[in-house]
Amino acid sequence: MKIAIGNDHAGTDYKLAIVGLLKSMDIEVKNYGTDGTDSVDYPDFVHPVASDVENGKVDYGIIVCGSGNGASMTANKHQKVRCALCWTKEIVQLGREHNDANILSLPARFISLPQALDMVKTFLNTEFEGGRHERRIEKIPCA
Ligand SMILES: O=C(CO)[C@H](O)[C@H](O)[C@H](O)COP(=O)(O)O
Repeated sequence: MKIAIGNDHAGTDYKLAIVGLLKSMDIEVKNYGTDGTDSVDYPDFVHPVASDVENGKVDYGIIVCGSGNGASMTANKHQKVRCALCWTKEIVQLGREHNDANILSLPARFISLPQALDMVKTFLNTEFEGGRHERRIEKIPCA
C-alpha cells in the first residue's frame, strides 16, 4: 500500500507521528510536507496529495491542518477525490464504509494525537460497503 500525506504548519507534529505509524505498518509514504512549523498555506501541500490520489499514484491520502476544513475543501476540488473531514473514529469508519473516502482530513487542533493515530488505523482497516452507497457516490461529481 502507498499513501501520500501533506499538512500545513498546524499539522506538522501530527503528520510526523502518522508517518512513523505508517512506516511501522510497512506502508510506503510519499510525504509532501510541510515538515516545519513556519506558517505556510495548506493548498500548497494538499493539492499534490489529492493529485496523486486522483491519478492513482497512491492508494490513499492523509492531510492535516488546524481544523481540517481548509485541507478538506482543497482536496475535494479534485474530481476523483472523496475527502472525509473526521474528528471521531466513528466518522472515519462511516467515511470509508458509506462514502469510500480516499483521503482522510484530520483537525490537529481539535483531536489528540492518540485519537489521530487511532483514526488513521481505522481509515486503513475499514472497507467500503458498496451496494446502495456505490450509486450515491457515483452522483457526487459535478461538471
Ligand atoms: O484552513 C484552516 C482553517 O480551517 C486550517 O485549520 C489552518 O491550519 C488554519 O487556518 C491555520 O491558522 P493560522 O492562524 O494561520 O495558524
